[in-house]
Amino acid sequence: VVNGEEARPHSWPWQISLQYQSGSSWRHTCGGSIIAENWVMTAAHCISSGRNYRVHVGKHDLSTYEDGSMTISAQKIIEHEKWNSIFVALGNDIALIKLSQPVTLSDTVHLGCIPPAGSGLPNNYPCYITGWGRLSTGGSLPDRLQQALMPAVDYATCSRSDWWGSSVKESMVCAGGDGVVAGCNGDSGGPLNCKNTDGIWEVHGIASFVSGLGCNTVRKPTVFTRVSSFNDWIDKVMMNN
Ligand SMILES: CC(C)C[C@H](NC(=O)C(F)(F)F)C(=O)N[C@@H](C)C(=O)Nc1ccc(C(F)(F)F)cc1
Repeated sequence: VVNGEEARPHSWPWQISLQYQSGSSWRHTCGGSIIAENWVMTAAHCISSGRNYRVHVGKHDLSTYEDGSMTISAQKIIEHEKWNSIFVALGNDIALIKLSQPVTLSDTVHLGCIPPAGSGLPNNYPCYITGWGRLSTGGSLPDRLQQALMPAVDYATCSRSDWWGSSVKESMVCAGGDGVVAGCNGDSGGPLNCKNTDGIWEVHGIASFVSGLGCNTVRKPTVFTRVSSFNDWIDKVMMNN
């Protein structure tokens, strides 16, 4: 997250770190959200075939052991069948990871809420991006979870030619774009968190892409997979696997 701040520890208890085995150690590659005791939602572009993945839950500082955190291996990973890694602009950048064992819910490990199908966000609706992604374009990765207020940008604005144009679809959610705050590499797969009118936090987005010119490029908001476009797919996958 570029120009964010350190989150209060465990204040986003559905946020996970997706890690892959690199030699004898594990590396953070993406964020994700716990949506059921044995399911994590992330971005399809986070998944590379031939890699071994595990999920780290209940974490704040990735560099130390933290009581109550758990690492759980991925039992199976289902990418959206229409995801095409060559054309991220087509969307469907969503994957579900079935865990080899259920998480133990606690005050640092919670489920994130999926918004109602088709629910949209008005322009400028306040949301937060969270993640352990780069602190600047090409910059370093933080040890501790970052957050940033990133107002939603409606489709009418985000699809303007001087914004994302036709690269953004209605199955995506844009947020930010002020040239200051942004998601960045390593935040991929993580949540866009927005509090609904009942005061409940919902995961409205899955971090998908930012501008190749730089994470915090003005009029190039961070683009998220719009979770409320995939309620049926999510239900189907969890029922059938
Ligand atoms: C590998 C990417 C799919 C994911 C990577 N995503 C991220 O860094 C994150 F964290 F914002 F989600 C990214 O945006 N990287 C930059 C360097 C990128 O490739 N951006 C990008 C790719 C395609 C388009 C499009 F849609 F126009 F084709 C736009 C931007």
